[in-house]
Amino acid sequence: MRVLITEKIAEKGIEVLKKEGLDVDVEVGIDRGELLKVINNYDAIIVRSVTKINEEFYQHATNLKVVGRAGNGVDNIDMDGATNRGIIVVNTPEANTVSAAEHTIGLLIASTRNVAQANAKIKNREWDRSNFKGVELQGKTVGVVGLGRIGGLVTTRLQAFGMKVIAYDPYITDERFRKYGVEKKERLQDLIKESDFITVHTPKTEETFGMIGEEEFKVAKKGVRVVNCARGGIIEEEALAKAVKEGIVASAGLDVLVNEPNTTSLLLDLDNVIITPHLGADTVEAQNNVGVTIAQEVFSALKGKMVPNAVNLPTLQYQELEAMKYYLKLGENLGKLYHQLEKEAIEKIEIIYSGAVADMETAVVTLAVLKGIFEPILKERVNYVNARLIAKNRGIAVTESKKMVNGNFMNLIRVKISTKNKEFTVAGTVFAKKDMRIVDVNGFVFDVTPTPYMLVANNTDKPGMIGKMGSLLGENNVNIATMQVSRKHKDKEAMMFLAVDSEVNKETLNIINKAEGILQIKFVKL
Ligand SMILES: NC(=O)C1=CN([C@@H]2O[C@H](COP(=O)(O)OP(=O)(O)OC[C@H]3O[C@@H](n4cnc5c(N)ncnc54)[C@H](O)[C@@H]3O)[C@@H](O)[C@H]2O)C=CC1
Ligand SMILES: O=C(O)C(=O)COP(=O)(O)O
Repeated sequence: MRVLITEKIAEKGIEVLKKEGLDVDVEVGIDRGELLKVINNYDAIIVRSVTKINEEFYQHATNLKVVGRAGNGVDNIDMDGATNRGIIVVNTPEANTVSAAEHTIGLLIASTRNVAQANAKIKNREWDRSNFKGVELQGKTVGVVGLGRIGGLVTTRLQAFGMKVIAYDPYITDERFRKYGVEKKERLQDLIKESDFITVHTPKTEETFGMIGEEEFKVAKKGVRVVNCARGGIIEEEALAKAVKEGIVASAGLDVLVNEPNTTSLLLDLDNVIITPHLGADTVEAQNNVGVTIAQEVFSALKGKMVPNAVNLPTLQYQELEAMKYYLKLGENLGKLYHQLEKEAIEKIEIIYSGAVADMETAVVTLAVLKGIFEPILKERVNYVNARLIAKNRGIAVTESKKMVNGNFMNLIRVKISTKNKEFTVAGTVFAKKDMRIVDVNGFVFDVTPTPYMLVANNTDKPGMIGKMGSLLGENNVNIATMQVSRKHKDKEAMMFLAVDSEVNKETLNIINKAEGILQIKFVKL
């Protein structure tokens, strides 16, 4: 599989990809036209904040499976475009947050104490001690907009300077404000009115773009100092320039601009504004973290594994994912059974989680079940990203429900598939954290370990059937590894699950299908 890297990432990350056997091309700063020309040769691309992954790009990227964002913000990536095509977008949201937080503090202090301006003077051989009076941080109020990962790190660092921190973030719980010892502001305007310093740490969204603008500067304290180390335009640039000129904003420290790269911004002409060219994540540690993490994630995603930082999937922590690994596998196996045993078009899929699994992020297991259901019958790529969309496009209703207790099992996943004429149900459990079992198929009770090659047969419950099956398979050179038989009522229908060592060909299946007492036999790949 081939990976294209279009922006600088740590050498260590590239090594990880190569070690995993991937073909890696590094084309830092590749021309856009050239990128569009070659991208159909690649299975994955790794970018930072510069490469625009948009509709035009996707139209050329016909073989792309993964977009790796070596960093945090994903505003340069069209997420719907990726999801619609089943392309997984992964990023490294934790890997550079400390660096971004530290750069924020750097900008805040540097702009408040005129570090950059005074340095420029002295480099110009001028010893000027009269034009650079700053203010102290201690005892001042700082307003943090967005109390997420970086907002939180900035908060604790500014508290160490003796600042009072107030924050505005309508999307987090009161508990998080309490945890950080931060006063919650219900309205942005209230934060603006009370702050001596304002620092923004939200993603760039429709709501946050321009969220601090002319109206906000009207109510701000005269002499407020602002920092933006998040995304250009969260503090509106023209309004900021005006507020600086009017003396409302005493200083600004910016790491980001609306248009990047940028050497013409009107903010560059203002002495009280210091700007760094998007350096928040540029530390040795952050880049090593980011590079290695993105390489591992892109590799996992290419292998079709669930990745914790997949942006267009439910979010999971590594520990959570580890704990759920076998439920995901089981869910996929349960799903895979349907179309290999049945033909009828599905109208409804109901997934019922009971016991311990019900406490987990079951939305992801549901995706695994759907992936399992569609994979055997679709030519198009089916993965965690597009499985739900595929169900929707096929007009299939998918519901998920939870029961806290479940009779005989510590945990159980039951999948009910309804068609026009019938219902197919299959259930499975995971015990000892990693032993998967299929325990029920259409009311036939089993204790079957899913294995790659299985035969599933229905037969009349009468003497000699197990022997007959064994002989027929033996005669056709199929070795049985394990076998289980289940029946609901004596002398009626029975069901067999056989784990076999290899694929079973059509001829053999035909011979067995015709045998007296065999109602049907299907080969199933799990
Ligand atoms: N300058 C640089 O090099 C870097 C910049 N960043 C940027 O920093 C920003 C923050 O990153 P993280 O803290 O990791 O993100 P995060 O997702 O952990 O936190 C963002 C917070 O903003 C809040 N938020 C969203 N909309 C809001 C609104 N309308 N009003 C108030 N709060 C709102 C969210 O509830 C969340 O708590 C992102 O824009 C990211 O791209 C991140 C790394 C490096
Ligand atoms: O991670 C982020 O969100 C950043 O802004 C860092 O961007 P970069 O990878 O340095 O282009």
